[in-house]
Amino acid sequence: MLLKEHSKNGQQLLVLMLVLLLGSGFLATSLVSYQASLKSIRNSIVNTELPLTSDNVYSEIQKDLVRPILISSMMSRDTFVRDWVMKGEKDVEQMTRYLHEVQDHYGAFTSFFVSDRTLTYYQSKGVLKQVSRQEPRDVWYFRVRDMKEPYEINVDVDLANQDRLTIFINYKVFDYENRFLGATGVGLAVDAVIKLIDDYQRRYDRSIYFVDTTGRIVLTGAQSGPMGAKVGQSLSEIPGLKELQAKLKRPQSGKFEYHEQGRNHFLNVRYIPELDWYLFVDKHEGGLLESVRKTLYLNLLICLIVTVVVLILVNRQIRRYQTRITDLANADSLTGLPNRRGFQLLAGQALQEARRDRKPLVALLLDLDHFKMLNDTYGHQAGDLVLQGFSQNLRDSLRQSDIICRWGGEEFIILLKDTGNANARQLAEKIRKEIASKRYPYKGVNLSVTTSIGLAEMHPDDSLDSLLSRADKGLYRAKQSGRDCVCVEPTGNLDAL
Ligand SMILES: Nc1nc2c(ncn2[C@@H]2O[C@H](COP(=O)(O)OP(=O)(O)OP(=O)(O)O)[C@@H](O)[C@H]2O)c(=O)[nH]1
Repeated sequence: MLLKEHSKNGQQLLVLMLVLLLGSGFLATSLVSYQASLKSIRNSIVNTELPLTSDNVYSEIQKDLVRPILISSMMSRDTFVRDWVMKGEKDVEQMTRYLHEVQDHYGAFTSFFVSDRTLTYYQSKGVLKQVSRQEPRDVWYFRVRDMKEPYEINVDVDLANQDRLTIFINYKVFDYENRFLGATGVGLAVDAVIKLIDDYQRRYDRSIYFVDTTGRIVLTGAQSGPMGAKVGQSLSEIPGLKELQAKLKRPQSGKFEYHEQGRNHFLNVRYIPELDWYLFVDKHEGGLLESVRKTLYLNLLICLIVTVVVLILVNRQIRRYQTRITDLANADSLTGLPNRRGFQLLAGQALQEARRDRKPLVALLLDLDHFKMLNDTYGHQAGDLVLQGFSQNLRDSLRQSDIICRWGGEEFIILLKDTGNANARQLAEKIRKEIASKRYPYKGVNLSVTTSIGLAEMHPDDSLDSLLSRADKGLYRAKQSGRDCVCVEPTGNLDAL
């Protein structure tokens, strides 16, 4: 019992160790590959995807700006414009026609000329207004007039076109003696850039927006900017970006990371000198990591299934071996019958059942007669052969439920379940006679053997030892009575042959 408990503990320990080994191994490899995937996705976002988007948007903007800059440059050098101003801006119709031609021919959104002498703002439909230093919307003109550079790119709302956000190319115009005459140029709607931003946002699930040097959002896609932010909002009002803005103080180019509602965002910021703006390309890792996480869960599920299957197989195999070992430990190797150990287990149970069910149980103790002589005459091998044959004869004579055991040497025990004294006696006699009539051929000689049998019926207060001890007394008397006979113990009216 102790041995069984011990081996059960050992089995549990082995299974536990296997679970730990397999589980930790699988877990470690799954987590390592999960981390590696995360790292490679993050690397690809930060080092490839976002910079690439930023490059594309930037080159698109540059492409869109080159043509209007060229047109504005030509307008500033146009002799008609300069001559017309120098001649006193007499025929407004002429300037209007000129501006209309430029706008129409080059497909510009708007075209303009502001005269420095009269401060008149001309555009393709005629005179728009007089520019004034006091008017905040006209600040641009006075800035252009004072700047050193020949032109500037200014993003502003266009008064002449329902205040649409427009990129203006403001070129300075000089006379032939290099005296300042005014500013001219074309305006370009930023619709094209917005369309591009929308396209990128839709296709690559990333947010693209422009921020000025003070951290104010100046241009977003058609819908809205990051986390629903609108043009005009400062970064310091937007969740997540607020903390980044506080850390950096002012926008600056580079790669950044920030968190917003538990989501990790990657940010690529690039300064666009032509606009004096920063281009923000922003992507959160949510959707991307979802698939990696799903793969991790699938991996872990597969690992769990493999671990469970391995454990079931190992457990089954261990049990099979255990049963085999127990069988071997409880069986006699020569005859295959239960040995003393095996008998103790089976007999204990049989006695308990008989007592519980109030059924009779009889023990027979059998001993081969003059077996030493047989061994001495024909050899040990002949003795073994007789023992095997005798065991088989016993098996053949008994029911499946009866218990047969090789008690040791040439001594055997039989427990007859649910059998009374009289029937047991008859059966013992039958066995005795059959054995005596059996022949066991060995090397041309027909060996034979007789058996003495002691018989005892179980009493209600019997232990296995006391029952066997009475059977042993019966056997002793059988031997004393000349062998090859059955003796019942205690002696009763059935005992006498
Ligand atoms: N061949 C063989 N002989 C065995 C085995 N086990 C015990 N023996 C022999 O069985 C013999 C038993 O001899 P004894 O106990 O003197 O009894 P016996 O010769 O049968 O005489 P009685 O029992 O008095 O009739 C011994 O010689 C043992 O060596 C076995 O597995 N194989």
